[in-house]
Amino acid sequence: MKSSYLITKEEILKLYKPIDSKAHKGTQGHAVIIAGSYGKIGAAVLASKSCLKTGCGLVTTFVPKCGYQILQISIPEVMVATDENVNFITNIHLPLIPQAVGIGPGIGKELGAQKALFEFLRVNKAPLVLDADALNIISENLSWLELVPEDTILTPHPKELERLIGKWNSEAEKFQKTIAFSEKYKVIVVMKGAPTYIINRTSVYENTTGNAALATAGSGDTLTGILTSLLAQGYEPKYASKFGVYLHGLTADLALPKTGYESFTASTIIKYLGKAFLSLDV
Ligand SMILES: NC(=O)C1=CN([C@@H]2O[C@H](COP(=O)(O)OP(=O)(O)OC[C@H]3O[C@@H](n4cnc5c(N)ncnc54)[C@H](O)[C@@H]3O)[C@@H](O)[C@H]2O)[C@@H](O)CC1
Ligand SMILES: Nc1ncnc2c1ncn2[C@@H]1O[C@H](COP(=O)(O)OP(=O)(O)O)[C@@H](O)[C@H]1O
Ligand SMILES: [Mg+2]
Repeated sequence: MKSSYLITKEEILKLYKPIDSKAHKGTQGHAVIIAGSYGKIGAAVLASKSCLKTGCGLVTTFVPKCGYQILQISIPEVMVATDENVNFITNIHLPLIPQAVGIGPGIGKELGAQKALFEFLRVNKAPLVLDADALNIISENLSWLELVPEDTILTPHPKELERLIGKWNSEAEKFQKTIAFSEKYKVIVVMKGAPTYIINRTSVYENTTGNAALATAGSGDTLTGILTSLLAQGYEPKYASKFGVYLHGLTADLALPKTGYESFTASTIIKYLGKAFLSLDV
């Protein structure tokens, strides 16, 4: 297997940009989260809340109509734009020009959602995170990746990765295929797992934070929010990907002594984001 670089606290401190005392919400980036469908609006809530709590100034979440009240009530700080369709997205129209977009958690694979994703990729120019069902849809339409901005961040778990690159027979082959994929489409692949690796063309980075408490529903949805927030704040994708996976894992390392593995949930990740930033002690 190819040797990897470790993503350590020392590395993260080199790229962390603490918030300026003159900052205001207009300088902290406006992120857009496109997520959710009937029964999976929770994915949109988790991604949006983690996005906001990673420091971006404004978050707008685009959901099908059924998500409107859920989002407005559960996160009053987040603005909400809705699709004309009730249960899943069909036509993404944003009332703003975002600094970054995270798309995919819980959107499903309905034909309407597929068309909406294609049209969105055709017009979008903002730095992008692709996760979950966006990846599942793209797996069946790989040429759509030619539409995405260079260095778009893809965050597949192992099953989603298999859908994207096909089956592998060994760990070495998995890395080889992912490197070839990253080079071909000029994207950054966050290979989620234990541990998570980041593949940026031929470079491989191994995260040093995180534990099995993260093996819980919605854990990846929060990572999408964290990464989108960092992109919106102006972190380059190569730095946002490292910082995001590091922070995400760190929440679990900090929380574990208090929660144990079993009671840790995706909401605990969000709860511990503040402590994760503070533990960087800059
Ligand atoms: N509260 C919510 O609304 C939630 C919505 N979710 C959304 O639900 C949709 C379906 O997501 P799923 O990921 O469950 O479905 P998938 O069908 O993509 O993945 C589940 C499959 O992947 C395998 N898998 C996952 N992680 C693995 C690992 N680390 N090693 C080996 N195999 C692994 C599982 O065993 C299972 O076979 C997504 O859009 C997702 O964002 C989920 O995030 C759960 C929470
Ligand atoms: N045993 C584990 N050790 C470390 N991290 C884990 C472990 N299990 C899961 N994770 C992390 O949790 C997240 C799960 O993401 P994902 O499968 O997309 O969840 P969901 O779709 O439910 O939100 C990934 O970031 C993954 O690296
Ligand atoms: Mg997921």
